[in-house]
Amino acid sequence: MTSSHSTFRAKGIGKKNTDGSWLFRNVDIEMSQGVLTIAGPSGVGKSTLLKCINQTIVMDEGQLWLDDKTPEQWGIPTWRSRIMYIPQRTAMLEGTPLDFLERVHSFAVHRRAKTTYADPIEIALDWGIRPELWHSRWNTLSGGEMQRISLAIGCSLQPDILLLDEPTSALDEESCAKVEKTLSQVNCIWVTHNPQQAKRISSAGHLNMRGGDHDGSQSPTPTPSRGGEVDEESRSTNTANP
Ligand SMILES: Nc1ncnc2c1ncn2[C@@H]1O[C@H](COP(=O)(O)OP(=O)(O)OP(=O)(O)O)[C@@H](O)[C@H]1O
Repeated sequence: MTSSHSTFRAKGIGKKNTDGSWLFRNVDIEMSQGVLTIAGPSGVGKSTLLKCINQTIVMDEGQLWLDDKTPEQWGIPTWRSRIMYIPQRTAMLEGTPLDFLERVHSFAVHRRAKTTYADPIEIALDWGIRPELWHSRWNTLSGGEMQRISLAIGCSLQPDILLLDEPTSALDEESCAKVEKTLSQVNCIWVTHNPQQAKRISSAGHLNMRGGDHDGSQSPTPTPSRGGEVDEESRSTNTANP
């Protein structure tokens, strides 16, 4: 797998709740290489932020760039193929993972963007996914199998940045370690609820979301305290509290 080094920037990203209050606001991110981790309480807007970055949800404030070009300048389908979102839970799909892969490869934007991809079956094999599982129907796969297959497809398409929403939440410790090892070579923004995982994988900074009017910008790699929480020093540099 190769990693490209395009620069992604987000400036002043904000999203409102339906009542007009701010879910989060003033989120700044800059990264070109490595793993940027995002943490924060449940419901603070981590998944929504990833969807805003991927342009599947319209944000209320802020601007995004990849190599100094906005999503509109890239064109939204190209943007989404370069900054690719892998959801927390795969929607129940028809058919098998191989059927899905065939469909993804047939999208014009993917055909144009890259002529060769990595082999997702090989990537997933390293994570304990037997090749025959690619022929199984999605609805017969376990949560952990679905999670690894979706991740392997995302990795194989070699986007500039992968947006990962708790990508190891359904995995046992051993599978999680294998996935972390592979993904440490990929440029990604990774939402995690696990402070120890954030500490292990964060190589391009950390964003601790608090929600509300002022959310903040990334800080250097988080330092979990003995209790496993992100420590106060790291917390205070991550965010400006409302
Ligand atoms: N398109 C949208 N517009 C406005 N608010 C939304 C939208 N989609 C989801 N929300 C709301 O945003 C809030 C945060 O949800 P989100 O899933 O982003 O949180 P999260 O921090 O990822 O939570 P968790 O850690 O539990 O996965 C929820 O109250 C949800 O209803």
